[in-house]
Amino acid sequence: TTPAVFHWPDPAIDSMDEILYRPNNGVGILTTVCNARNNSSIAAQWLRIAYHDMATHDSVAGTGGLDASIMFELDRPQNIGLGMLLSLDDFALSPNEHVAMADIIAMGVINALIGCGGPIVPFRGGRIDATEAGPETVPEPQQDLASHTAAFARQGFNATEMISLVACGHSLGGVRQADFPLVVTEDVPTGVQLFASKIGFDPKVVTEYLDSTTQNVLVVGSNVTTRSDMRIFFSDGNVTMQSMASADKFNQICGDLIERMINTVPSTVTLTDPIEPIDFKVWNTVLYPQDGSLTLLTTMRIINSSLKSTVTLFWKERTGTFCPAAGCSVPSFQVQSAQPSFLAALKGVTGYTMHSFNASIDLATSISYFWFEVTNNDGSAPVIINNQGANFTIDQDVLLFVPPRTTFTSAGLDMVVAVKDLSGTVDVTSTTTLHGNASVPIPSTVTSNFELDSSIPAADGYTFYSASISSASLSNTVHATIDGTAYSLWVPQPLAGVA
Ligand code: HEM
Repeated sequence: TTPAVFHWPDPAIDSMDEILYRPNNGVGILTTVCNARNNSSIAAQWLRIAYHDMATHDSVAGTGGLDASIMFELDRPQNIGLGMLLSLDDFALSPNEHVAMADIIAMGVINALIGCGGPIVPFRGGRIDATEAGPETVPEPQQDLASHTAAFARQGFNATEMISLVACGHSLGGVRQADFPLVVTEDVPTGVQLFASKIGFDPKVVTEYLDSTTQNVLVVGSNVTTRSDMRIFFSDGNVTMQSMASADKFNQICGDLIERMINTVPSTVTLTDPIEPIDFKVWNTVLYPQDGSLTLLTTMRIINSSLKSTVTLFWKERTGTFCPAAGCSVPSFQVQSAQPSFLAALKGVTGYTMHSFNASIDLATSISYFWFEVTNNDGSAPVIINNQGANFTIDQDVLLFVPPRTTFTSAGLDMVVAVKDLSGTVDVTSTTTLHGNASVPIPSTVTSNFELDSSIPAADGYTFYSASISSASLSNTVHATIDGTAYSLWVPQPLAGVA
């Protein structure tokens, strides 16, 4: 399959690339070494929450699936476990208006697998979060084989796939005695009876089952009623378990099934093509009036390029003539390198070079679009980066976000936008996505009203409006109706106060 194409501006793909492939971005960092937590692992907790979230899927009705409905289902006995709330807390800062919590749960699974040495599962985005709980359809260990087979069939997995998917899931983590005292009946020093003797995403859960050395309490626990793994693994006379005993087969079967698991979504959801690291990414772009001109800040991020390459920014006027025929241009003022995320590194990204620009644009003629020219300084011809031929188009210069006038406050952010003075009526609001907290881990949306900011005198043909935005903000879209025309502006959180 061909990867999704990034046509700037595309806040969804832009954000997904950030979360997956930039360093230190929440979901990526925590699992890179298969970290232990609560005597199990973060990876195990992230894989389990994803399965439980997906398990509401009804493949006939086309409802449920990976839709973050788990946020509303945590009080059910089937979802008992410390790892559930901790995982949602791990994920809290990563979603935004364009990337659902369900997408973050899917990314969590991908990072859990690679962190523990498992296969690389591709990520597709576009999941939509449920607004209420789904049905109570997570399988429980005391249920019989027929119920489990029916439950997996409903979720879209046949009897063979059920065996494999359970084995894949139970490669990580174990059963907590405090939460499942009827399953873990013997005292375990750590409080968790692990499914396999070795930490890591590998076929130990299978091989130890086959050679009868397994300590998996859902196979050999003294409570026969809750030996659900035993019943499932043995349901075809071990044919499927034997087929998964090698590391290669285990990774291949589990990679495929877990990919299907995270891509199990309501039939109303269409997932994107796989999101791969964006080759030439326009990053943190902002245009605002300042000291008699317009300032354009932007960065071109290039994968695996040498710091010796030079990048030039070009642009064209919006009205009238100011620039030479070839366009106005400015060289980058700064070139920095940045590390890839662990996942990006596994995909062959050795590093990013970030070429940053600060262009001063004539106020009267303004800007309609920009593009870049990359020269490798090795005799090869320069390469034009122009958004696949469409150019990087600035769709309007009437409503602009002004980072240097935006300040952090104790409450969050005093966000300032500039409105081109058309001497008509102006109405500015913003839709802000807020993160949840440790006890209510559910993102929410609030609307804020911007007021004319009398502390900032009108200048350069613009008047300034401000609003106080909560520190729990994940992202904002500013909406304005100016003289009857609607404008909107996506302001990703990292941009606040950059300049
Ligand atoms: C019949 C189906 C299943 C049953 C009855 C079952 C049951 C259980 C139980 C009782 C636990 C202990 C939870 C805890 O103490 O926190 C557990 C843990 C776990 N399950 Fe399953 N499970 C099933 C299928 C799956 C599937 C399909 C996956 C994923 C593909 C999965 C992934 C996990 C993981 C990763 C853990 C470890 C969690 C941790 O250590 O924090 N399970 N399962």
